[in-house]
Amino acid sequence: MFKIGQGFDVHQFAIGRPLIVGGVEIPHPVGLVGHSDADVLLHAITDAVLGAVGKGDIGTHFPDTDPSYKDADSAELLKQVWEMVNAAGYRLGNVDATIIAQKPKMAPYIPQMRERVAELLQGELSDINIKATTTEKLGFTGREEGIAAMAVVLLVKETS
Ligand SMILES: Nc1ccn([C@@H]2O[C@H](COP(=O)(O)O)[C@@H](O)[C@H]2O)c(=O)n1
Ligand SMILES: C[C@@]1(CO)OP(=O)(O)OP(=O)(O)OC[C@H]1O
Repeated sequence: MFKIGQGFDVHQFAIGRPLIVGGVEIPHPVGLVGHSDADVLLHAITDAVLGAVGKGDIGTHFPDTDPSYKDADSAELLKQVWEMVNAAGYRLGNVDATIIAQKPKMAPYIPQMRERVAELLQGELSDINIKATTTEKLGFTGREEGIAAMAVVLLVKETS
Protein backbone atom coordinates (compact mmCIF):
# COMPACT_ATOMS: atom_id res chain seq x y z
CA MET A 1 0.00 0.00 0.00
CA PHE A 2 1.27 3.47 -0.88
CA LYS A 3 0.52 6.76 0.88
CA ILE A 4 1.57 10.15 -0.44
CA GLY A 5 1.79 13.48 1.38
CA GLN A 6 2.90 17.01 0.60
CA GLY A 7 4.22 19.80 2.79
CA PHE A 8 4.94 23.49 2.40
CA ASP A 9 6.54 25.95 4.82
CA VAL A 10 7.87 29.51 4.93
CA HIS A 11 10.12 31.28 7.45
CA GLN A 12 11.28 34.88 7.52
CA PHE A 13 14.89 36.04 7.63
CA ALA A 14 16.26 38.07 10.55
CA ILE A 15 19.67 39.22 11.68
CA GLY A 16 21.14 37.30 14.61
CA ARG A 17 19.61 33.94 13.79
CA PRO A 18 21.45 30.86 12.49
CA LEU A 19 20.41 29.58 9.06
CA ILE A 20 19.55 25.89 9.39
CA VAL A 21 18.09 24.13 6.36
CA GLY A 22 17.67 20.38 6.06
CA GLY A 23 19.50 19.91 9.35
CA VAL A 24 22.57 21.73 8.02
CA GLU A 25 23.84 25.05 9.36
CA ILE A 26 24.69 27.34 6.45
CA PRO A 27 26.94 30.40 6.88
CA HIS A 28 24.84 33.47 5.94
CA PRO A 29 24.46 37.01 7.33
CA VAL A 30 20.80 36.30 8.26
CA GLY A 31 18.96 33.25 9.56
CA LEU A 32 15.35 32.10 9.76
CA VAL A 33 12.95 33.11 12.52
CA GLY A 34 10.64 30.61 14.21
CA HIS A 35 9.51 29.27 17.53
CA SER A 36 11.84 26.35 16.79
CA ASP A 37 15.15 26.49 14.91
CA ALA A 38 12.96 27.37 11.87
CA ASP A 39 14.34 24.64 9.62
CA VAL A 40 11.96 25.33 6.77
CA LEU A 41 12.91 22.23 4.77
CA LEU A 42 12.56 19.77 7.66
CA HIS A 43 9.21 21.37 8.51
CA ALA A 44 7.95 20.82 4.94
CA ILE A 45 9.17 17.21 5.02
CA THR A 46 7.56 16.65 8.46
CA ASP A 47 4.25 17.99 7.13
CA ALA A 48 4.51 15.73 4.08
CA VAL A 49 5.09 12.65 6.27
CA LEU A 50 2.16 13.61 8.51
CA GLY A 51 0.01 14.32 5.46
CA ALA A 52 0.73 10.89 4.02
CA VAL A 53 -0.63 9.16 7.11
CA GLY A 54 -3.50 11.63 7.65
CA LYS A 55 -2.16 12.91 10.98
CA GLY A 56 -2.50 16.67 10.64
CA ASP A 57 0.55 18.89 10.58
CA ILE A 58 3.65 19.85 12.55
CA GLY A 59 1.81 22.54 14.52
CA THR A 60 -0.81 20.01 15.67
CA HIS A 61 1.89 17.81 17.15
CA PHE A 62 4.31 20.52 18.32
CA PRO A 63 2.33 23.73 19.00
CA ASP A 64 4.24 27.00 18.81
CA THR A 65 2.46 28.02 22.02
CA ASP A 66 4.30 25.27 23.93
CA PRO A 67 7.48 26.64 25.53
CA SER A 68 9.06 23.18 25.41
CA TYR A 69 9.45 23.59 21.64
CA LYS A 70 11.15 26.98 21.90
CA ASP A 71 14.33 26.77 19.79
CA ALA A 72 13.57 23.08 19.22
CA ASP A 73 15.83 21.09 16.92
CA SER A 74 13.53 20.36 13.96
CA ALA A 75 15.47 17.16 13.27
CA GLU A 76 14.28 15.88 16.66
CA LEU A 77 10.67 16.78 15.77
CA LEU A 78 10.92 14.92 12.46
CA LYS A 79 12.55 11.97 14.23
CA GLN A 80 9.60 11.77 16.66
CA VAL A 81 7.08 11.91 13.81
CA TRP A 82 9.01 9.24 11.91
CA GLU A 83 9.09 6.93 14.97
CA MET A 84 5.28 7.15 15.15
CA VAL A 85 4.85 6.52 11.42
CA ASN A 86 7.43 3.72 11.34
CA ALA A 87 5.78 2.05 14.36
CA ALA A 88 2.53 2.05 12.34
CA GLY A 89 4.30 -0.11 9.73
CA TYR A 90 5.38 2.42 7.11
CA ARG A 91 8.78 2.66 5.50
CA LEU A 92 10.07 5.37 3.23
CA GLY A 93 9.35 5.20 -0.48
CA ASN A 94 10.99 8.46 -1.51
CA VAL A 95 11.21 12.17 -0.78
CA ASP A 96 11.32 14.95 -3.34
CA ALA A 97 11.75 18.47 -1.97
CA THR A 98 12.42 21.97 -3.25
CA ILE A 99 13.97 24.89 -1.35
CA ILE A 100 12.88 28.27 -2.73
CA ALA A 101 15.55 30.84 -1.90
CA GLN A 102 17.19 33.68 -3.78
CA LYS A 103 20.24 33.35 -1.52
CA PRO A 104 22.29 31.65 -0.28
CA LYS A 105 23.32 29.09 -2.87
CA MET A 106 22.06 25.79 -1.48
CA ALA A 107 23.80 23.44 -3.94
CA PRO A 108 27.01 23.02 -1.88
CA TYR A 109 24.97 21.93 1.16
CA ILE A 110 22.48 19.61 -0.54
CA PRO A 111 24.61 16.44 -0.23
CA GLN A 112 24.77 16.95 3.57
CA MET A 113 21.02 17.67 3.72
CA ARG A 114 20.26 14.45 1.82
CA GLU A 115 22.46 12.46 4.21
CA ARG A 116 20.67 13.95 7.21
CA VAL A 117 17.17 13.39 5.82
CA ALA A 118 18.05 9.80 4.83
CA GLU A 119 19.27 9.18 8.37
CA LEU A 120 16.17 10.73 9.97
CA LEU A 121 13.75 8.78 7.77
CA GLN A 122 15.80 5.56 7.83
CA GLY A 123 15.88 5.63 4.04
CA GLU A 124 18.33 5.14 1.20
CA LEU A 125 20.25 8.19 0.02
CA SER A 126 19.05 7.45 -3.51
CA ASP A 127 15.45 7.91 -2.32
CA ILE A 128 16.05 11.47 -1.11
CA ASN A 129 16.04 14.24 -3.71
CA ILE A 130 16.48 17.85 -2.64
CA LYS A 131 16.48 20.71 -5.13
CA ALA A 132 16.79 24.48 -4.90
CA THR A 133 15.46 27.28 -7.03
CA THR A 134 15.41 31.05 -6.93
CA THR A 135 12.29 32.96 -7.91
CA GLU A 136 14.33 35.15 -10.26
CA LYS A 137 14.22 37.99 -7.68
CA LEU A 138 10.40 37.98 -7.66
CA GLY A 139 8.21 37.89 -4.56
CA PHE A 140 9.22 37.57 -0.90
CA THR A 141 11.84 34.95 -1.59
CA GLY A 142 13.21 37.01 -4.46
CA ARG A 143 13.49 40.03 -2.15
CA GLU A 144 15.41 37.80 0.30
CA GLU A 145 12.78 38.29 3.00
CA GLY A 146 12.62 34.58 3.70
CA ILE A 147 12.82 31.03 2.40
CA ALA A 148 10.06 28.62 1.38
CA ALA A 149 10.25 24.88 1.01
CA MET A 150 7.97 22.20 -0.36
CA ALA A 151 8.16 18.44 -0.14
CA VAL A 152 6.41 15.33 -1.38
CA VAL A 153 6.85 12.07 0.52
CA LEU A 154 5.80 8.59 -0.53
CA LEU A 155 5.38 5.95 2.17
CA VAL A 156 5.09 2.22 1.65
CA LYS A 157 3.31 -0.26 3.95
CA GLU A 158 3.66 -3.99 3.41
CA THR A 159 0.25 -5.66 3.55
CA SER A 160 -0.19 -9.38 4.05
N1 LIG B 1 19.14 29.17 -3.45
C1 LIG B 1 19.48 28.45 -4.54
C2 LIG B 1 18.82 28.59 -5.76
C3 LIG B 1 19.25 27.86 -6.84
N2 LIG B 1 20.28 27.01 -6.71
C4 LIG B 1 20.79 26.25 -7.88
O1 LIG B 1 20.90 27.11 -9.01
C5 LIG B 1 20.17 26.59 -10.11
C6 LIG B 1 19.55 27.69 -10.91
O2 LIG B 1 18.52 28.32 -10.17
P1 LIG B 1 17.42 29.20 -10.91
O3 LIG B 1 16.44 29.62 -9.89
O4 LIG B 1 18.17 30.33 -11.47
O5 LIG B 1 16.81 28.34 -11.95
C7 LIG B 1 19.18 25.62 -9.51
O6 LIG B 1 18.81 24.61 -10.40
C8 LIG B 1 19.93 25.09 -8.32
O7 LIG B 1 20.76 24.04 -8.72
C9 LIG B 1 20.92 26.89 -5.51
O8 LIG B 1 21.88 26.11 -5.36
N3 LIG B 1 20.51 27.61 -4.44
C1 LIG C 1 7.85 23.93 14.73
C2 LIG C 1 6.96 24.87 15.51
C3 LIG C 1 7.05 24.48 17.00
O1 LIG C 1 8.25 24.93 17.58
O2 LIG C 1 7.32 26.23 15.43
P1 LIG C 1 7.95 27.13 14.26
O3 LIG C 1 9.43 27.02 14.32
O4 LIG C 1 7.43 28.52 14.39
O5 LIG C 1 7.53 26.50 12.86
P2 LIG C 1 6.19 26.48 12.00
O6 LIG C 1 6.56 25.95 10.65
O7 LIG C 1 5.54 27.82 12.02
O8 LIG C 1 5.19 25.43 12.66
C4 LIG C 1 5.26 24.46 13.63
C5 LIG C 1 5.50 24.94 15.02
O9 LIG C 1 4.53 24.58 15.89
